[in-house]
Amino acid sequence: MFKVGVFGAEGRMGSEVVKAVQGADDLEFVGGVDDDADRDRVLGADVVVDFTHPDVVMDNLEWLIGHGIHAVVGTSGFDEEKLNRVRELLAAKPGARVLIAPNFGIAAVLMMHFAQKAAPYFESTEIIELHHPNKADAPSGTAYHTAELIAQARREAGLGRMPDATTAEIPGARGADVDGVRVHALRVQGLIAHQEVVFGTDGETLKIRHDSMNRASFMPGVLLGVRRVADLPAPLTMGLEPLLDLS
Ligand SMILES: NC(=O)C1=CN([C@@H]2O[C@H](COP(=O)(O)OP(=O)(O)OC[C@H]3O[C@@H](n4cnc5c(N)ncnc54)[C@H](OP(=O)(O)O)[C@@H]3O)[C@@H](O)[C@H]2O)C=CC1
Ligand SMILES: O=C(O)C1=N[C@H](C(=O)O)C[C@H](O)C1
Repeated sequence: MFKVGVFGAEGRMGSEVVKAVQGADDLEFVGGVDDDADRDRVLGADVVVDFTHPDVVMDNLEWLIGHGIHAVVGTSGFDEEKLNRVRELLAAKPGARVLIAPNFGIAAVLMMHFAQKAAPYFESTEIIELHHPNKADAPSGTAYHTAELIAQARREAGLGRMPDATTAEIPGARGADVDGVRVHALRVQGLIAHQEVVFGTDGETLKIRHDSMNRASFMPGVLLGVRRVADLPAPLTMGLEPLLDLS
């Protein structure tokens, strides 16, 4: 029986995680935290799931790693600098494991995987991410990660810059530049989490679209992470891909 705690337990995602853990026969819910003053509630947990805020997640991770508690992290906002800090913290605590996944939706992971595979075949690729207006950050962690995967695939294929003759624009009109890939962020009431990757070359386009219809859809991926994190070979694992049989 794995003992599981939740950081951000009363939030949109954290409350779903609490329900999912409580509903799983092989997991025991040990406590939820929504304020760093209450972290002791999860002492004794094997794994803590963090869905909090980009501004607090690093502090949470420092505390968890320091206490030797494995972490499954869905909170967004990880760039290379933050990941390097997590690596440093883990190096000082052998045996601790951290899994950070920009998106726990299995279909979203497939969308990113297919986008990476398609990228070398197209001159142009842009990303449109669409979310609810209460989201704290832009662009989404999923869009940021997808852009990095596409940029890497383009570099490996020897592709250069994408064609773009824009010389005059209202700032922001062409979206954010993430590693050479344009990312456009929409915040629209009624939406949950959606992303479209648009590819184009002469005479052909391809669109890969993913839609999260509810937050329960993330739970199979979260529970997979909770069950597997302790046995992961590396101290830090990025993305759910290594836990799935993708090639
Ligand atoms: N990887 C994935 O698949 C997904 C990732 N996300 C990401 O998860 C994060 C949370 O999203 P969402 O659930 O919508 O956000 P919410 O704002 O609904 O929830 C965040 C929760 O964290 C709490 N919190 C704030 N500070 C701390 C702290 N120091 N320690 C513990 N809890 C704290 C908040 O409490 P209070 O309100 O009192 O401040 C709140 O209950 C975002 O970064 C989002 O992008 C979202 C969906 C899927
Ligand atoms: O805040 C959200 O809602 C989501 N955040 C994650 C992200 O930033 O990519 C995952 C999903 O898009 C939902």
